[in-house]
Amino acid sequence: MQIGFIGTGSMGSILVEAFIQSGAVSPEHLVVTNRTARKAEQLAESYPGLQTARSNKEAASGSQLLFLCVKPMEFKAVIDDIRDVVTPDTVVVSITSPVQIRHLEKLLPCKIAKVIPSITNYVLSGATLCIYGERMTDEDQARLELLLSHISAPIRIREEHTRVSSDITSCGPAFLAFFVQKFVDAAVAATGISETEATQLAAEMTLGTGRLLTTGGFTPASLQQRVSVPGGITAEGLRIMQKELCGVFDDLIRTTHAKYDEDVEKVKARFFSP
Ligand SMILES: NC(=O)C1=CN([C@@H]2O[C@H](COP(=O)(O)OP(=O)(O)OC[C@H]3O[C@@H](n4cnc5c(N)ncnc54)[C@H](O)[C@@H]3O)[C@@H](O)[C@H]2O)C=CC1
Ligand SMILES: O=C(O)[C@@H]1CCC=N1
Repeated sequence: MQIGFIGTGSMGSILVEAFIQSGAVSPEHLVVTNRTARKAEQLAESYPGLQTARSNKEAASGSQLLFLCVKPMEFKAVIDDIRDVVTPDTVVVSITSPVQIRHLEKLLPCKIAKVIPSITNYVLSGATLCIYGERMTDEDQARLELLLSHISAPIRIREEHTRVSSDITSCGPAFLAFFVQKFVDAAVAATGISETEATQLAAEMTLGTGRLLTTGGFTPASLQQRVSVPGGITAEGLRIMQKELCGVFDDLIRTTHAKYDEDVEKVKARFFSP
């Protein structure tokens, strides 16, 4: 099967590399293209056998599975390029949350899926959020999820939960990294521990906490309870976080959703305005 990628910026190239590194796909089965051709050529230089296409149309024709890894406002141009070469059997995957499946189904005569990846897929972990259009058969869905399972835990979600789910899985690594950075900065400022040492400690802690919450049988609540020795130090720290962070996540979700709603409208206008 030929798998095409249109857009090899940050996320497109992460997905290409993750599929190859995981052994899910051999470079010979991949064809990539990018508006700035150099970005696609660099991937081909790193992975002998990987093909580059000179246009979006060329990448799309002959690809049974086609990932569109461009930003929301860049979708219209790509769709116009590929509309005439995709077939009813082609599976087109959008990795962009504000582009609605029903709109893609109107604009393209093929099967449509939305898969929201995460930078965590680069290290073959984290989730990929899967949402399917009406033309995707059970077999299409199973085949796509089998591929994604090499680089992630594919998780099916409802399209109306795209934003909030993606806040957690795709934006979440940046939010968690912010938390780690602030923790490290404070540790360095208060005690003189080196930034490198504190970052290493925090990174190991983050990895271990992720394991406890995935395979370790803990929930966020039970983990806090288990670490907090009655009358001990953790409880004092948690008390500060309760006080200082109250409302932060409500604000965060409100803000990401407002930006998302704006993007959905802009994309829709670009798709359907004369
Ligand atoms: N970066 C992340 O962690 C995640 C990103 N996403 C989504 O992925 C999408 C892409 O994001 P990034 O890769 O970060 O952006 P990016 O800007 O790094 O990559 C987009 C690429 O598309 C290329 N491009 C633009 N118009 C094109 C066209 N007409 N034909 C061919 N190539 C074209 C650009 O040259 C660029 O290399 C966004 O919608 C984003 O929301 C989703 C999940 C996670
Ligand atoms: O910042 C963004 O818009 C994208 C969406 C998910 C992660 N990054």
